[in-house]
Amino acid sequence: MVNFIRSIVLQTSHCKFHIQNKFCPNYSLFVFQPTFKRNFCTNMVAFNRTTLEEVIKKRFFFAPSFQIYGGVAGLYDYGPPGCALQANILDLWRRHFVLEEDMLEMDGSIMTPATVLKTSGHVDKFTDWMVNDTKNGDIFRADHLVETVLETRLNEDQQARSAELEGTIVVASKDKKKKNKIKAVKLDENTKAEYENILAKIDNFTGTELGEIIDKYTIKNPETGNDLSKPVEFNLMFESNIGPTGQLKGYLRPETAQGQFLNFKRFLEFNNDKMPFASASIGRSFRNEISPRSGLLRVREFTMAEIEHYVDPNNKDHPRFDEVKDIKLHLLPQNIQVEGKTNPIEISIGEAVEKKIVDNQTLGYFLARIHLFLIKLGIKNERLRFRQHMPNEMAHYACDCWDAEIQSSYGWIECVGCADRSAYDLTVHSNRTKEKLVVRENLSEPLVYEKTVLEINKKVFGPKLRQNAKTVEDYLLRLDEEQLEALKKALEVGNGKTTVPGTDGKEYEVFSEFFNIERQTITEYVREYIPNVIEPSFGIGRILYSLIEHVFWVREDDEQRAVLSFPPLVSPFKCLLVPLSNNPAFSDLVRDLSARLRKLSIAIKVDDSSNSIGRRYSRNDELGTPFAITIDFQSVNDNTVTLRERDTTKQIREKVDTILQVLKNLTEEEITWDEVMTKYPIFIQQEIDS
Ligand SMILES: Nc1ncnc2c1ncn2[C@@H]1O[C@H](COP(=O)(O)OP(=O)(O)OP(=O)(O)O)[C@@H](O)[C@H]1O
Repeated sequence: MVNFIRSIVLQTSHCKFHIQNKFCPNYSLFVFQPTFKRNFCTNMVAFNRTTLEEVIKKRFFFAPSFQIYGGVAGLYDYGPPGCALQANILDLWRRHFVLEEDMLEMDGSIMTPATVLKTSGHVDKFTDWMVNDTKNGDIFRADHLVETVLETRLNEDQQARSAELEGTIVVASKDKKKKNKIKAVKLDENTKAEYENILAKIDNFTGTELGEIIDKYTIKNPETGNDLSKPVEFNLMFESNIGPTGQLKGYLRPETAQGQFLNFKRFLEFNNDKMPFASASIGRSFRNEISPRSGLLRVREFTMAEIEHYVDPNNKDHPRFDEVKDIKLHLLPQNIQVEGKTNPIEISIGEAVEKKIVDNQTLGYFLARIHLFLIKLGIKNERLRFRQHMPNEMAHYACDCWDAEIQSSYGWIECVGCADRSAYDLTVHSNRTKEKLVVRENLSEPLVYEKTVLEINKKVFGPKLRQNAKTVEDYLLRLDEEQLEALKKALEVGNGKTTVPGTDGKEYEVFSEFFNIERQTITEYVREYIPNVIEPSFGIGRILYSLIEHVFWVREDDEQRAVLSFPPLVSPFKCLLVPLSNNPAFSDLVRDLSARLRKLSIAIKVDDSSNSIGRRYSRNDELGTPFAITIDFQSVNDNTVTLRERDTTKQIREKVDTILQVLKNLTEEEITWDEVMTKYPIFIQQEIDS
């Protein structure tokens, strides 16, 4: 077998928005040998996104929504192969996670009352920084704009350097509107290093910092050259009203997670109070992105698949960690990023957890399981890495967070986030609603300890504070031990009198006879705790698009035919059924075979058009259909058919019963085509292509 090598120019980190073939210093020439079950003699032409986009459009994988009305940025419709592909990805996801791990699945409401998202922090903090052109009002997401402008300058610097020219030279692109030539300026070493440093940390800046960068490096609207406003925060949630009165404010959910947290009590009960366990949900989420772009990678409505794994904060070991500990992952931990490097280390997850690169076993377990899932889909291992969030990138409550990033022609893109969210979500919802979202564990040995406790003297407290009693009591009941000690001290200093705020924010006078604050010995027979949550969160559209790029290639032959080499499990259609021509002699066999294939749950496509066989095969190669059954005149006589494999274009010829059995095994990935080829003689070496 002649192995093929596909040379491809790919972007590394932070080159997300470059036009294909535009030179970029961060691009690296990436030569790799696809490991995906392809073992055939053919060559590929270099990747070209425009060719892929044509296939996506022509075969209607997905397309802009409402296009004949002009379309709306960030909204997409999926066509037949796109829908089938998404359904297969989700089916695999459910089998890989939900069924394999006995997760408790739910389907929650999309419309969410504002109070829920206020409590979760989304109303105040689910924002991006936005700047606008001070003259024409053009809007940009501030971090994306800084990124694009600095990368462009680095590109031009690289061009100037490679041309070995100093000072100003005229080499770069043309400003099409003004027909002016732009000067590519070689940057001084300090500025170059500063740009690279900013780009390495682009996800981590505050609005003020982005504003300072924009001022310091004189960043303007690239189209007009106009000044930009200071960055302002923009909330990404779509706001709505629930009901006809308009009084109940709501939002389209930006994630499925909150619905899962609110059902925690029910899940725990359903699970017979056993810990640890996970809930899971698949559904649409909505984010009003400032500038949607890069096709499916940044949209305003998308399918998420999220898992919330609830774990004891004192023991984050995972019972099945041993099963995954030897799996090697490409990790990009914080310390490597701090050095401005983008090359990941390859390390087993067992070692990564042992060395505390990854915080705990449960988080490590999920990183490994995410890796296995993505590889099973057809994502290339050499284009998959896990990047740890920098401390200022992580939510304040999270103790560790890793993104599964997949490399495509848009750069390294986060496709799955995996965070240890500690007890944050359950705590805030519990505080807000007074519903206890806790686990109770019977202790084999009672727990005895000293604690400062507050006991309210109801006989005095209520009558003295009257209508204010509730707000003061609510405040007092929230105090922790340290705050109770401070209150006790304040009463002592004030000779038995002090003031405290109520939950309404007003100050109230309280006296020592209202309550007792004292150290007590507590004996507990039940341990009560709020579980921590490890959350793997999958963006299905991003995974779907990245997968399409990873399996896309073009045969290096005269016709330069495109192929999508989806693994059989996820391919939209599994088998093409193609009669040699539309001769009526084939009709019965086509009908009979279609029925038998459907009965075997093999998704088929019948193509009895008058196009040549070669054309019909290549149409299905573009759809990623891995196999084709061809019916010819011999079939009518001896009940044999040929089975063609998409990537090798090789065929075998056997009796229908044998072919159906082989096909069933192939589509369920129980055998490989290589194995089939060793078992059955190859029928036709060359593609019939006339
Ligand atoms: N606008 C979007 N379009 C498509 N998928 C998205 C979008 N925003 C998030 N996702 C997907 O949802 C997953 C989980 O969402 P999460 O909140 O962690 O993303 P995020 O950190 O906000 O993403 P980004 O930083 O790229 O905006 C992401 O890993 C991604 O796959």
